[in-house]
Amino acid sequence: MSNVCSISFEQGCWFKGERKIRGVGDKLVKKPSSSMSFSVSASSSEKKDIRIGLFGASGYTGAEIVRLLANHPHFGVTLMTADRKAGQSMDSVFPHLRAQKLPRLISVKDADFSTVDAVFCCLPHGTTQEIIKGLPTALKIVDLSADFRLRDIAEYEEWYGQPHKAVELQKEVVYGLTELLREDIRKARLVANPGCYPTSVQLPLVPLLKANLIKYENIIIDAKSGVSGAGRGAKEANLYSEIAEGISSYGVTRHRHVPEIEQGLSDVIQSKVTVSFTPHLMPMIRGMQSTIYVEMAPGVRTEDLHQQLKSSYEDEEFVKVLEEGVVPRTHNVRGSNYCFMNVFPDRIPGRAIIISVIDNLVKGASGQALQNLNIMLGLPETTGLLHQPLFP
Ligand SMILES: NC(=O)C1=CN([C@@H]2O[C@H](COP(=O)(O)OP(=O)(O)OC[C@H]3O[C@@H](n4cnc5c(N)ncnc54)[C@H](OP(=O)(O)O)[C@@H]3O)[C@@H](O)[C@H]2O)C=CC1
Ligand SMILES: CC(=O)N[C@@H](CCC(=O)OP(=O)(O)O)C(=O)O
Repeated sequence: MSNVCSISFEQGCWFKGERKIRGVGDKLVKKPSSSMSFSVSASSSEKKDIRIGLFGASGYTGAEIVRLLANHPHFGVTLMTADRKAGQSMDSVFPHLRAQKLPRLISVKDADFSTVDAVFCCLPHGTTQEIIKGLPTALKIVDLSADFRLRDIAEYEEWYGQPHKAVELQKEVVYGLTELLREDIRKARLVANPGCYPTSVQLPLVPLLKANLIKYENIIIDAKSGVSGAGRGAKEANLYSEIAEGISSYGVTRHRHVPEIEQGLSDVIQSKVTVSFTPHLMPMIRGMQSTIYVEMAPGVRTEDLHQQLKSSYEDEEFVKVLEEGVVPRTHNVRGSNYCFMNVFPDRIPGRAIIISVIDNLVKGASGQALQNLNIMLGLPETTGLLHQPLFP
């Protein structure tokens, strides 16, 4: 990329020539600064000033990052890898992206990391630790896989059934649940992007646990996902005839997102939280809903939970607590980085029902990953993410 200017990272801001992109302050900066006057092109990576490497570009989350970056004024994809599809052009793998000028898909082993400034890693879990271990330490990395999400190495090995291959690296990893860990993400080099289910569950539960409004015992999570959550690789269980016209529970009592959810909730109360979690595969392409049943602390009403969520997220662009009584629907966040949530009184006194919806591929994966890299590079975190949900 001869026409990409060299850039350096200093005090949380990127510099290009005389121009400086300011980082977000402590509060969310909702709109990119009008002083940004870099050239923007939806169809070309070449005019953008920060070079992005995309590992696993031929998968669903990789393609979703490419789609989002079409509207990003600074991030241009200059390196893309694939496994079976290495050697192919991106528009042959994903014709919907053909308006963008993109590099050819290459194998990870042929990637020249000196040509990129930051990396999104969209590889299957289990393949990622070794690859990230081999990357130059100057690179900012957001890993979408589950390989670095669990701090406890033994827990990772137990739930993922394989040895952890980058134990040293694990110590510096920051968990990328943006709205709740923004300040840590700002300083991070390597961010473990959360799983889709854990994102939809932790966003509502963490502020309520922190405020002692709900009990940490007996939390029940009934969750549903669109089939794109399973990736693009062919699997018998994901055939149309296996998915359409029915609902399937899976991972009952032992889904690998259980330890991730429990890690996040236990951190809040500094004591072990255990949850009942059952995911379901739905006959839809995108979207995720978590319906969460909780016991409230003595004397607490659902109005208190609603008020707490409202005040926790009032300054956030991407988390919307709906008006009382309004039911969040996956339709209303489709294709966007939004999480919609609400809380309802259960008929059983003392209990509440929380509903949280996201698009598994956006807030549950690629959108949150972009939000995190924006923060890591000192950009307004909404950059490239402010498009509205797609409805119907
Ligand atoms: N889909 C979702 O909603 C979410 C996914 N995630 C996580 O993000 C990651 C990517 O998911 P997704 O995009 O759905 O997955 P896909 O299966 O759609 O894509 C996987 C990508 O990795 C490449 N790949 C596969 N095996 C290897 C290997 N051994 N070495 C190098 N590259 C390899 C594939 O290449 P090729 O196509 O050429 O075979 C493809 O580009 C996963 O870890 C997933 O768990 C996280 C949150 C949500
Ligand atoms: C429908 C479906 O299969 N969903 C995936 C979760 C997708 C996700 O969040 O992924 P990672 O934790 O793998 O990154 C699953 O249940 O394994």
